[in-house]
Amino acid sequence: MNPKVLVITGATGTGKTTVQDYLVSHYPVTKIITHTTRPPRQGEVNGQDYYFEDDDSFKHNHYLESVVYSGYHYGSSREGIAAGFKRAPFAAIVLDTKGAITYADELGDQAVIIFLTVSETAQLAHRLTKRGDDQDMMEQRFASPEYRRDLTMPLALRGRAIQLNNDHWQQTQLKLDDLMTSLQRGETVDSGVLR
Ligand SMILES: Nc1ncnc2c1ncn2[C@@H]1O[C@H](COP(=O)(O)OP(=O)(O)OP(=O)(O)O)[C@@H](O)[C@H]1O
Ligand SMILES: Nc1nc2c(ncn2[C@@H]2O[C@H](COP(=O)(O)O)[C@@H](O)[C@H]2O)c(=O)[nH]1
Repeated sequence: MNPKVLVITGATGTGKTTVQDYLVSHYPVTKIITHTTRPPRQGEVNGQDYYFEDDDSFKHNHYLESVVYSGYHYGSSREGIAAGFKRAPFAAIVLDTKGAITYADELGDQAVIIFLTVSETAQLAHRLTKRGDDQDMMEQRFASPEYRRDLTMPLALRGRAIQLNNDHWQQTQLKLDDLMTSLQRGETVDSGVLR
């Protein structure tokens, strides 16, 4: 079976990292760690959550893609992806929608794109506050064009991405279990809303 990259995308606070952690802890899925110039949040660890970089060190990696999101650089390195694939049949990466489009274009069927949504956008601010995000950083993020852009599935992902509503974590887990069962059987999973 060809290794697959599970690309988890969507707006801030929709639960991308939570989904990635679940997949990594319950299935043969390796986490692809990306690089960023954003300062670490409380509790984040270099080499586990991200490779934290400064503006200069960020330039010295070989990126499949890199973006600016709310004023900071983010990028997924070819080295990180190769490391992910060495250890498991699946790798999972968390990306903004611009990065997800690049992965869909570059990897084709090897990429399984999961676009997360919540029904009430007000929930996003509640979740980030509960996560302990810095208030100024949150305001900067919610004012960014990237935040607005990632609330809706981009045209370029329609017909290519699976849409997964994450209002209720227990339901989300069940849907992820169904998805992983299909993928582990080598079945093709259709794009559209995951029910
Ligand atoms: N279904 C859910 N219901 C309630 N809270 C949730 C749910 N899923 C995730 N959360 C919580 O919401 C917060 C944000 O989740 P997470 O960090 O996974 O989001 P994210 O999409 O990766 O965000 P960002 O893009 O800002 O990094 C976390 O505190 C997480 O525990
Ligand atoms: N295109 C890419 N997007 C990435 C990468 N690493 C993370 N991200 C996305 O950035 C925003 C902000 O992340 P946060 O951790 O500061 O909340 C979020 O949408 C991530 O999915 C990457 O390498 N490339």
